[in-house]
Parts: sequence; structure tokens; C-alpha cells
Amino acid sequence: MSTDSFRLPLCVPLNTQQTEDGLRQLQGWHWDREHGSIAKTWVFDRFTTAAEFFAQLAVLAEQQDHHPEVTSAYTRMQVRLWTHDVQGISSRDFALAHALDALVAAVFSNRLSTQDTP
Ligand SMILES: C[C@H](O)[C@H](O)[C@H]1CNC2=NC(N)=NC(=O)C2=N1
Repeated sequence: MSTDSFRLPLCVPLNTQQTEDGLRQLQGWHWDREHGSIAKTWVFDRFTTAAEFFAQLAVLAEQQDHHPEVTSAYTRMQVRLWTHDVQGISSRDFALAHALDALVAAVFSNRLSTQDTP
């Protein structure tokens, strides 16, 4: 049997309508059309909290075998999601976006910055 079938992407790129619908189910995420990603920024109370968030994000990313681009600047963490395998945004990006929001709600909600906005 050919091994090629195992390399077929498990998902397809979402179209404009599907991406906009997906974003409506989320809060604080936006579509960066130029970059071709969905993105969200969190600002935490301390640098060490942001670092802890990154560590837990890494666990989720590994579980989902889906890896974001993360930009860290002191207490600010920007997460960008897109699917390299399909060169677009897919359901895998939305699955991880929901998981990250759930993580922040469950673990970090009282350690977000009250001084700063994303
Ligand atoms: C083989 C492995 O499953 C793929 O390379 C995964 C890994 N992590 C990934 N992460 C992201 N963001 N997009 C992908 O297409 C992707 N593909």
C-alpha cells in the first residue's frame, strides 16, 4: 500500500464565510488577511505568568499536533494560527483557538493585566 495516503491533509482551507463564521464563535480573535492567520493577543499581570501560559500552550499544541506562532513581549503574548499543511486557515486553527481560550479562562483569568489592553 502506498504511504502517500498518510500524508494527505486531514483538513481543507476554510473559505471567507467559514472563517468569518468561526471567528464569530470566539472573542478577541481577528483575521489578519494579509498574514493569512487568525490571531489574538493576551496581556498578563507578570512576565512569569506569560511564560507559564506559553508552557501550557505548548502542551496543548503538542496534543493537537498544531503549532502556533507566538510573539512574546514582556507580559504581552500574541498567538497566530494558520495551517501550513493546507496553506490557509482550517478547522485545526479554530480547535486550538477554542482550547487556548478555555485554558486562559480556566487557569489565567485572574492573572490577566488590568492595566493594559491588547
Ligand atoms: C506532520 C505534522 O502533523 C504537521 O507538520 C503539523 C504540525 N504542526 C502544524 N502546525 C501548524 N500550525 N500547521 C500545520 O499545518 C502543522 N502541521
